[in-house]
Amino acid sequence: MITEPALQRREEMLALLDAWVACGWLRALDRALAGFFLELDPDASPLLLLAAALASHQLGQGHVCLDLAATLDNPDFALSLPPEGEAADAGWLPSQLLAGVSLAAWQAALAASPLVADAGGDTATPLVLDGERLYLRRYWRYEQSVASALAARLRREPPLPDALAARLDRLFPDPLVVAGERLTDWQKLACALAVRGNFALITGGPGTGKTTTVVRLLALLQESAGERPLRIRLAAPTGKAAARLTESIGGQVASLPVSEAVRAQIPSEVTTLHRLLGSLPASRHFRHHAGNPLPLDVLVVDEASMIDLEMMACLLAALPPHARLILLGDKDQLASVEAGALLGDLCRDAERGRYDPALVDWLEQVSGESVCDPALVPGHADRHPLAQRTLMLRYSRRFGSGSGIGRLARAVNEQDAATARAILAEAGEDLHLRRLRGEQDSGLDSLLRRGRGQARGYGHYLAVMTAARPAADCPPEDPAWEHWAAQVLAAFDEFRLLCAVRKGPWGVEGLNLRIAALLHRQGLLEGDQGWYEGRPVLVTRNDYSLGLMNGDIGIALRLPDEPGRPVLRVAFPRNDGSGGLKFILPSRLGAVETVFAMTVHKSQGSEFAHTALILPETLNPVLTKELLYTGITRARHWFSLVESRPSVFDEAVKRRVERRSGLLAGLQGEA
Ligand SMILES: Nc1ncnc2c1ncn2[C@@H]1O[C@H](COP(=O)(O)OP(=O)(O)OP(=O)(O)O)[C@@H](O)[C@H]1O
Repeated sequence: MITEPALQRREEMLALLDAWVACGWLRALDRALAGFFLELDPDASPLLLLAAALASHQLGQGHVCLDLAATLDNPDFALSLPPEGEAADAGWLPSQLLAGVSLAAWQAALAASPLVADAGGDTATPLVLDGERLYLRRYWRYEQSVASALAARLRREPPLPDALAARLDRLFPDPLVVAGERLTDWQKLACALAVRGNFALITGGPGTGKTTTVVRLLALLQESAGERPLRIRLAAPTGKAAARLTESIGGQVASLPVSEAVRAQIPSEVTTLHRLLGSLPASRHFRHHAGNPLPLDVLVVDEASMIDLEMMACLLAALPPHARLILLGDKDQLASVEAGALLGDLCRDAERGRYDPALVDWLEQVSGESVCDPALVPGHADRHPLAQRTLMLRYSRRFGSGSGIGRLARAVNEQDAATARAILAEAGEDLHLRRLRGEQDSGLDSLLRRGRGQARGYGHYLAVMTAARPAADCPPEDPAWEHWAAQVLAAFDEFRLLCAVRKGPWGVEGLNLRIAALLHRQGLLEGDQGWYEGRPVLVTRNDYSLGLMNGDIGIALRLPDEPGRPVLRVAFPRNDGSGGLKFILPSRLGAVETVFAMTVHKSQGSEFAHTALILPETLNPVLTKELLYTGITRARHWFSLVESRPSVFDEAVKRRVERRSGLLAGLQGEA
């Protein structure tokens, strides 16, 4: 029985939504949408207004739809409300509000509105109710188009290269032997699996050889291409990720055991997806689309966990049907900040394989490897078509069995809080646990400035800035200035503090103020307000006129201008594979924020020699094992966990992101 006034009267519901906006639980945009829908349908049920606002709010949380059943099961968690542990008084929490509402009642209230159609119904309604999932129509359309484009791609089987087994043996000459034990070489299997179709998904944790595998796969494809070389393009969702891949691919191509002619036809330049598709200023549309497809035969996209649903829909639409698409990524990382946890959805079966026995036979025959792992379960090509094109790499060369970071990441990923805690307690060279005694604990300041042992803190890049600065009379056009700026940027990437949240003393905003003030107080920075030399900034919105992308990081440095006077400019990597920099006047930068500390979300696609992750005092919905795993695996050599209250880490390990989408239901046989 519904007794809550907000569920009985529309005005009360809008007032409640207003209260949620006032305390930051909903975006004004979500509330405005409910108001707009009430104008369109003055008889709309309060439950529809609530669902519309929450569906919009879910987009902001990365979910493409509102899952009604999951929301009713655990409303506050499902909706990430209240955010970041804020317990402001906003009247009713969703859990209180929805306590007496059944799934059937909610579905009936939605279905009764002319604003809602079911999946096969009226194509003009702004909302789509697909079973238990409510979508804003645009996102439903994206999901449908991704599902049907992938299904079509999964059905295509290009001809196999001749002498495949011999080619594979040449590219993978050495059996994988670790500590005297012969292990399955999943890289070789991935290569074999990927040549079979026009779509392949290769997932694996850090250092499992995704790049190595794809470079050998490209060599194999190019070698067997015949007269006309394949047009291959490489892309990544962000400039930073593209720059990283450019770096690692270059070296790998050089050492390929193939002819010089084949090597020359494998690109090492990696572009961003936006640049590949051709962004159009102030528009969601791209220059390349179904009517103007991309001129390529093979597309590799790295860091695929960062691709959101809308981008994937655009990408698939612009890809010519004959082209091969190969996605690489780590399925266990946090999904894109935008709506759509695509890679996680698509890799649902990656761990278990679900390979058809006929595929297993073929793979074993062609590769000489045995497809075996305790996690594997058999599958069926018709029921699990996506699984037949998905492969998980299972052996990390970066984080071997002795690596504390690797063991911690694995325990977190397996949601084994007790083991994770034991690994942290052992600590060791690469792992460090720092428990804070209150907000002002000076141990934190010391970690942030000096780091620990060989692991750097922020003092390092500032020391490089001072020590490596060219002489004051060095002419402005001298390359020494750019070289210096590149050194400072590289030194800055030696250390990063990652936060789970934005607000509060352990959030990005508070910590950035604290760190700037600390470094200023200690004489390492000339200021801590506005623009000052050494200020690191993060671009928060794409700026095509400046060639800057959301996520780019620069540092303000004093450089000489034409008459030789020092002027503050912000040095950014060009992120175009050239290794060059660009220098921009601070006054031209609109959407930037200081970035000593950054959120784990924003750190995706980056790695730092020393990474410190600081957790807040209270648990909140963003704290999940995916967030911890992503934070830990940003560390190349050293990882420090900073705890303000111990139980938060353990609780977060036990929670996982619940992905809300119907993508798999849309892929034939994958429901
Ligand atoms: N089959 C192999 N033989 C020898 N070395 C390898 C092999 N596979 C990977 N490596 C080495 O292991 C390291 C990690 O490999 P790679 O960069 O391909 O992994 P990745 O999964 O792409 O890593 P990341 O997650 O950092 O992007 C590299 O130094 C690479 O040279």
